[in-house]
Amino acid sequence: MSEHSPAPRTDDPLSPGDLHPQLRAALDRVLDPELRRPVTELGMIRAAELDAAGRARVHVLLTISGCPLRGTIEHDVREAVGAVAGVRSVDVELGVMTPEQRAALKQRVGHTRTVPFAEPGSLTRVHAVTSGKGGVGKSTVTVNLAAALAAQGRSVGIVDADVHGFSVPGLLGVDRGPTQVEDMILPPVVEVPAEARSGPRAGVLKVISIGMFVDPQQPVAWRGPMLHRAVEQFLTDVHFGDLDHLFLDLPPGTGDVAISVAQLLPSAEVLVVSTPQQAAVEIAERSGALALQTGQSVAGVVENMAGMPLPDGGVLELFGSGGGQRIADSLTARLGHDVPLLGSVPLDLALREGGDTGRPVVWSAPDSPAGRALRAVADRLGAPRGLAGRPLGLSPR
Ligand SMILES: Nc1ncnc2c1ncn2[C@@H]1O[C@H](COP(=O)(O)OP(=O)(O)OP(=O)(O)O)[C@@H](O)[C@H]1O
Repeated sequence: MSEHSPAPRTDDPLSPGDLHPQLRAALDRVLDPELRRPVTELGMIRAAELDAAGRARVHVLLTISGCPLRGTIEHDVREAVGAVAGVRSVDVELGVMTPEQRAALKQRVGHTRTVPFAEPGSLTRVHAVTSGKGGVGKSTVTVNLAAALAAQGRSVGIVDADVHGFSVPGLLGVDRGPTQVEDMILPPVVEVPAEARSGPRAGVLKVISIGMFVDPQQPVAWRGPMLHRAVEQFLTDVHFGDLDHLFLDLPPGTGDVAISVAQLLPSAEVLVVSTPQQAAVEIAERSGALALQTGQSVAGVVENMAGMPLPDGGVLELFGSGGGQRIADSLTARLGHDVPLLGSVPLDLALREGGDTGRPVVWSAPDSPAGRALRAVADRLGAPRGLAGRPLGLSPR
């Protein structure tokens, strides 16, 4: 039996029933693992009661039946309620939202079928990562820059739009797909390990990949319009919530996806990744210069697979040296704005191993030569876009 009077019911389909005040306070601290908002705010708690014998009963509504994170949600609810003074046992009952409740949830989290990052008031910095050639480490660099920013406490999203060579989930050890709530797609969240955090706030890293929607055994043989539709759907249907940074891992070269991204996200800042090798440099310049036609700005160049420090103090320059600076100088001249070399990431076994084991090197070996170089590049990407200098839409009295 409940010790308190029932909360008044409203027409809001997410409005909860009986919530015991102390249990509610504890449940306010339980976040939905994907939406990262309190389960109470999302209407996922229908009842929370405590009887005189200390038996707590919590009724949780999952967004969909077969929710892959039901175990995590149940565990977190049980732990939070179990810690409330006077609670001796916790009984968690799981149910599923009605379509009406799901629609209300979508509205509450502000999911609209538009590209939120293209709106003039968006505070998210969007980085479109491109390279001329394949295999130069574009995906590895993207994942590590995103991971380094998440370790600093930022909210970061990655869209793996490398349709023909998607590799981001593997680089982050993500083996789970997204959750679909009506037409809203919730991307998997990668937890930043506690030992990798460099600030008091735990950052968030959300990732969506074309590889989560296609059969990995089959090649993706899509033509331009289908590719455009896929990128558009990623940007409209996937609900990332508020992000400080969004990274787009583009396919190498100047193909359809790069052009679609430029149309859908004209404010995206392009990052060019290249090895120092002359052949790679020339092609990378071309993919950076695409910005001339699309009107995007190029935020900088990241040189990867640069000279590897050797135990005897020497440096092995497998792919030559100086290529990154040459691309930066050439793009500065062609685009008419400063395109800096943001950093030079050496060839490093730790970086390759981190990719193979699904642990970004900036988390697993932050002080390795590549870890240090990538963290320095992430620092140079700058702060999230603030409100400073933006019109607030207020009219003078
Ligand atoms: N600095 C580095 N040192 C050692 N290995 C690296 C380095 N950078 C990338 N690699 C390795 O090189 C390989 C290619 O990297 P990655 O998949 O990131 O390239 P890519 O440019 O995204 O390729 P594609 O465009 O074809 O998908 C991976 O095995 C990766 O672990």
